[in-house]
Amino acid sequence: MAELVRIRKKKLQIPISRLRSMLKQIEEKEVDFEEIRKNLDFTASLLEAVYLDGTRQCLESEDDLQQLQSDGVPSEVTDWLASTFTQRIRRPLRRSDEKPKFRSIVHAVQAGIFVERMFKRAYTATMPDQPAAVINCLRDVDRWSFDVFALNSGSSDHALQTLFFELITRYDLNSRFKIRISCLTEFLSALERGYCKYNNPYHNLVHAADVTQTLHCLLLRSGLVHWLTELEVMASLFAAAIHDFEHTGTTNNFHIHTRSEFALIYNDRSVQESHHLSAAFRLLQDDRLNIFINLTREEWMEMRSLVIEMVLATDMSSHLIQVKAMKSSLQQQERIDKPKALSLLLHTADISHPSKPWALHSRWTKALMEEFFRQEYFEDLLNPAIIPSLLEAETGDSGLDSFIT
Ligand SMILES: Nc1nc2c(ncn2[C@@H]2O[C@@H]3COP(=O)(O)O[C@H]3[C@H]2O)c(=O)[nH]1
Ligand SMILES: [Zn+2]
Repeated sequence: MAELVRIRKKKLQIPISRLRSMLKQIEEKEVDFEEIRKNLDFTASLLEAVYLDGTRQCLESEDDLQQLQSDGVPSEVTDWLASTFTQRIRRPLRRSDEKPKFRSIVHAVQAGIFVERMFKRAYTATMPDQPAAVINCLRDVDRWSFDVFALNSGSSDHALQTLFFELITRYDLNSRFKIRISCLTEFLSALERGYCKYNNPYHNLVHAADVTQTLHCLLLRSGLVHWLTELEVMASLFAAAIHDFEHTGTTNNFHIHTRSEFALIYNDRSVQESHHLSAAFRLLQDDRLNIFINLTREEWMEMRSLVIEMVLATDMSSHLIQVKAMKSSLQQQERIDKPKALSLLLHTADISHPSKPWALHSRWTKALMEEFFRQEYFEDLLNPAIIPSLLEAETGDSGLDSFIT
């Protein structure tokens, strides 16, 4: 370890001394722009090499999740882990277009333009009648500690609409894709209605708003936003906003084992995720809700393909495959596949609450536990040994018919 630190220090000596010499030139007002350009280019390349080297060493030293020994772990837990985090390897959805190289440091230094544009539009100018509580919350929209629950209360249970509108206007995507405000508002209202369909304690519009804000935060704070086109930013925010649309509050396994309508439609494959996508894209079939109506055919195809890839990758059963693929890609210094990187980012945002401040994390955990307990109740109802006695005790139907179908 000490040897590694020594080698890394040595590698950094040259760029540090070049930076110092540039600083001296600037201080002494003897600026040779061409030399500074060359020095910056050289320094960025060296830092990038050290960064990639460091990333590779970190990854090599990490435990592989799949190597976890099951000693002492109850078999139900290992079974659950296996059924939740693994799946048969499927042929990945591939796009044959360019695979840009991951150069976040260089791009973060070079770009800057995007962020400037983002802040060009003041939020209050676009939506002057927002309550003070909302404006106050949105001040923290770039922070990891952003309080989405406070936004939801401040906006009278419209956290998703408020947040999506805010981000779209901040990134100026409404101008780029010529999205009419009335269309955006109609679409967002329909989206929120879909999230309220099953009254879920966890998979509701607040979760969708949370994941969208977290994804924005990851894109912005990592500098990845500079690596993306406007279409890719739009697709990412859209994918985050719709990623659990009309979630039934039950797991994919529940759908498969109860042979639900959705399981039949989607042949047991990523049942919920397929439905979220299908139902959200169905909204766009109505021109009044189609926020992408002004996209060219090519833009539409690219957007749709990216959103589909990202949302399907939120299926927890692809977790280990995704992590492994990204690790090996980083280790081999391959060019990173953009859709795969964005998919992993959305999946990261989707399971990010344990890394948030305690007050937020504990609220999410309680909500998720309540949802899991509800599912357990439905499972009991479906147990043939229990159903007759329940039917005797209750006069009406079990309520499951309307839930599952
Ligand atoms: N065990 C556990 N599962 C979680 C936690 N947070 C989220 N999840 C699950 O991870 C899933 C990610 O995708 P979804 O949002 O559809 O549903 C989420 C939950 O089922 C957590 O803190 N613990
Ligand atoms: Zn989710």
